Amino acid sequence: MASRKPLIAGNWKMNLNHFEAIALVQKIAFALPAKYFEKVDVAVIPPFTDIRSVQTLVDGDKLLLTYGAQDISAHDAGAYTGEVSGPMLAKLGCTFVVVGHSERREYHHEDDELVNRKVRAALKHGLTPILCVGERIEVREQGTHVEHCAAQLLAALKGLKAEQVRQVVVAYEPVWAIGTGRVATPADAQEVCGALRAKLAEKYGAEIADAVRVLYGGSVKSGNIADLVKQDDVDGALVGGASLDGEEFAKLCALAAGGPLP
Ligand SMILES: O=C[C@H](O)COP(=O)(O)O
Repeated sequence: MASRKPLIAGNWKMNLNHFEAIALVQKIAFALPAKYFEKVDVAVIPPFTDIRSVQTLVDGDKLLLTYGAQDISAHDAGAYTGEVSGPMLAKLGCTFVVVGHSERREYHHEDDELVNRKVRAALKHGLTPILCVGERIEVREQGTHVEHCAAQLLAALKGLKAEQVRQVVVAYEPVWAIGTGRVATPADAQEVCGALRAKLAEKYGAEIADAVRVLYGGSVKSGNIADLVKQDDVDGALVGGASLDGEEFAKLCALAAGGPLP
């Protein structure tokens, strides 16, 4: 098995203005000494309006954490009011962009075809997509969650070459676990993350599947991260609520790095 470095990405969702963003990034950076970054990659994913401030801070203070955006336009430029393009995000120094988050699928009606176009837009501009897949509670109750997530994964990657797939980060986020405090068990997370990796192996080859990081997301906290990352196919987490508290997030990152706590 490839040694995949865990990634902890904090998705702030629609929270924190740019002043608050600076304060939170400083808090995280202060709490996490350089040695932790050897064992875990840490990213913050603030709202668009905060990214320039985060960029200035990260570049100015040579911080080891990276950052990204919560969405990307499928288009490069033009009359698309309200959209933010890949070239703009690349110019802001973003490493990551979240694509296909269930909140975008649900509240903005993003379908698999649009998610696929956004994944391509991200890769075209050198951004790493954090591609989210996950089932709603009804699907889990029917017992078809693995097939559902695998279908979302393949649809989002449609038309990509294996070498492009290597650059994607996949995040399994069961919708019923997001912001609910109802975390999937480590075994639940492993079941789907493992199945997604197997699907990648079937379609793009074992070597690519082995290299791709598969994260879990949904009510991840410092209290449950250690057991989640112990699973063979869980390579970190996409964290919502717990990423808004600097101390808690730093603790969570340290635990994903194998501890000890800062
Ligand atoms: O992107 C993050 C996920 O939606 C998880 O959010 P949560 O940690 O608040 O449940």
